[in-house]
Amino acid sequence: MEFVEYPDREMMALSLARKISGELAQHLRVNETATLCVPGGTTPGPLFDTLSGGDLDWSRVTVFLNDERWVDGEHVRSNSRLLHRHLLTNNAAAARYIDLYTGDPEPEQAVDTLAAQIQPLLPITVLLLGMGTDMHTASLFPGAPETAQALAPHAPPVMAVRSIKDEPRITLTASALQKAICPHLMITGADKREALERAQTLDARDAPIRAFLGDITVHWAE
Ligand SMILES: O=C1O[C@H](COP(=O)(O)O)[C@@H](O)[C@H](O)[C@H]1O
Repeated sequence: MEFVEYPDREMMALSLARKISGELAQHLRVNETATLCVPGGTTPGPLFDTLSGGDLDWSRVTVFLNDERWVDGEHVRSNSRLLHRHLLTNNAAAARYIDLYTGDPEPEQAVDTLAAQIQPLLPITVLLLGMGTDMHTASLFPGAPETAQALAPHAPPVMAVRSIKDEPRITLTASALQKAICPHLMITGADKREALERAQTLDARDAPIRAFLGDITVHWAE
């Protein structure tokens, strides 16, 4: 794990956007297409604003989320809503987007369709993960029964999650996320830095981010 500390959040967003854009462009120099898998939540908005102006052939990039809350795309908690407003605009509007929210009444009904779309796109070219202060990443939550299944080496690439207190979710599993070519984790604040340190002392079922802390670059700003 490489840990990069930035003077402030703005510098982190600018620098990480440049890094991700460069990695995608480099991949497109020798491959026809590339994939970019990103988190939702509250942290990555400023990064997405910068990344969306990245000078690369976005028409050859497929974008999808690490995970999604099972709510309509206009709902304030929709991760897709964040992407449409901050990433899939400007130059990046040309990207192909796979929406993890299919509109099915329950996420379980969408698992097979989404797995069939995601599986051929693996390994992910550039993976950006987020993390909550509870050490969850994607929708892999500490102690949730689905987390143990989602961390298993032969888990399907996509799983439904409903044992948490808010709305049901859909998430990519460790088998899909761990093989990414260029993996990054972006976190902000002292509380998340402490949580990341704590995660390194715990089992991945209790600190799911731990499953991804091998070959990854962690980007942090206060
Ligand atoms: O619920 C989620 O939370 C995490 C972390 O979000 P943040 O608001 O603390 O940045 C996010 O990575 C994940 O995609 C999202 O569904």
